Amino acid sequence: MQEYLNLLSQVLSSGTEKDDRTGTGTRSVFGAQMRFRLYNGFPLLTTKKIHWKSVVHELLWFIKGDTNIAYLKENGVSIWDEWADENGDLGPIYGEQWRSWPAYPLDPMGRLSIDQLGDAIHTLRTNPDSRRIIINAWNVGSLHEMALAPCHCLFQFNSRPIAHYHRVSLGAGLGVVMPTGASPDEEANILDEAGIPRRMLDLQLYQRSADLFLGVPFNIASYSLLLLMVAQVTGHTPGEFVWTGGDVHLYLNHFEQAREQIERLPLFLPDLRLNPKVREIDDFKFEDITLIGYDPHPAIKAPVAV
Ligand SMILES: Nc1nc(=O)c2c([nH]1)NC[C@@H]1CN(c3ccc(C(=O)N[C@@H](CCC(=O)O)C(=O)O)cc3)CN21
Ligand SMILES: O=c1ccn([C@H]2C[C@H](O)[C@@H](COP(=O)(O)O)O2)c(=O)[nH]1
Repeated sequence: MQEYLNLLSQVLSSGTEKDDRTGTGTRSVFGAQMRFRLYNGFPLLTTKKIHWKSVVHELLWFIKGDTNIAYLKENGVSIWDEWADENGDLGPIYGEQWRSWPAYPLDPMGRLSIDQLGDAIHTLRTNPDSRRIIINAWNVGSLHEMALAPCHCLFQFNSRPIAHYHRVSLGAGLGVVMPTGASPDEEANILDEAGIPRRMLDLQLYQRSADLFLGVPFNIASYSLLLLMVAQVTGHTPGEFVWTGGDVHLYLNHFEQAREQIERLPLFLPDLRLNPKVREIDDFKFEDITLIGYDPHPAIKAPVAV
């Protein structure tokens, strides 16, 4: 996670000060990228403690297509409270766009809405070389109904073959058959005769606006977890998560916290285990996701800009 600390330093030392919607003020750079190889450990920040339960429940909530904070509250997650209306609604944010993007007037297949995540998984199983495996939350016609315009607004999956010798070592090392929800025909495309994945899965996110101290550590963990989950249900080995940021900023009232963090030494990354029995993205439950060996530096408090 040294890359994250480098980006914190870069924004502090060479960012431009600018005003923002919240009235807090930021120092910001435009355009940045970080890459995380998921086979080197799960990229959950170790230089401050991240509230992991919030990351997992928020992602499961997106996957459910839910946009009301009731589920989050039942599970002790408060990160969306400030933006919800009196009924707990946030408007058609991430969950709704991922799972039921409205298809008007009528889609050629007769659908009223499009399950982008379901379609992405189907394409990864049936046509993994596709360069069109994109999930977009930036629904221009619906932005005005959303409590907050999507920050992590578009992501793309990339599936690539694994070199033969690499596959052999994976097979020797793991000796497992990747579970997938695919049909036997589809499975033959995905797994070799020994049941070893033929391919590796990458995910790149475009985040148009990035609260580097509070939001980004959550966003990295959340999309890395999503990549592992989709890899499992499509029979891929997890590859790289690529984070790309637009306006990457530190709020003026996060400088002290950022400096404190930069002085800390990164520790060993934790491991993440998914219950291998889960074969469909909708079947993951909180208990199926286990973080192992997370032993970070203490949390650092910071006010959230609303
Ligand atoms: N300014 C801003 N930054 C964000 O990161 C952000 C928004 N607004 N609005 C919508 C969502 C909500 N997200 C949030 C909101 C709050 C925290 C936060 O306060 N985190 C604390 C405590 C987390 C907890 O206890 O669950 C932290 O120390 O990480 C993190 C992400 C990410 N998003
Ligand atoms: O997942 C998220 C959600 C939000 N943010 C941050 C980025 C900005 O600081 C604010 C959004 O304000 P805008 O004026 O709409 O850009 O929330 C994040 O980093 N990650």
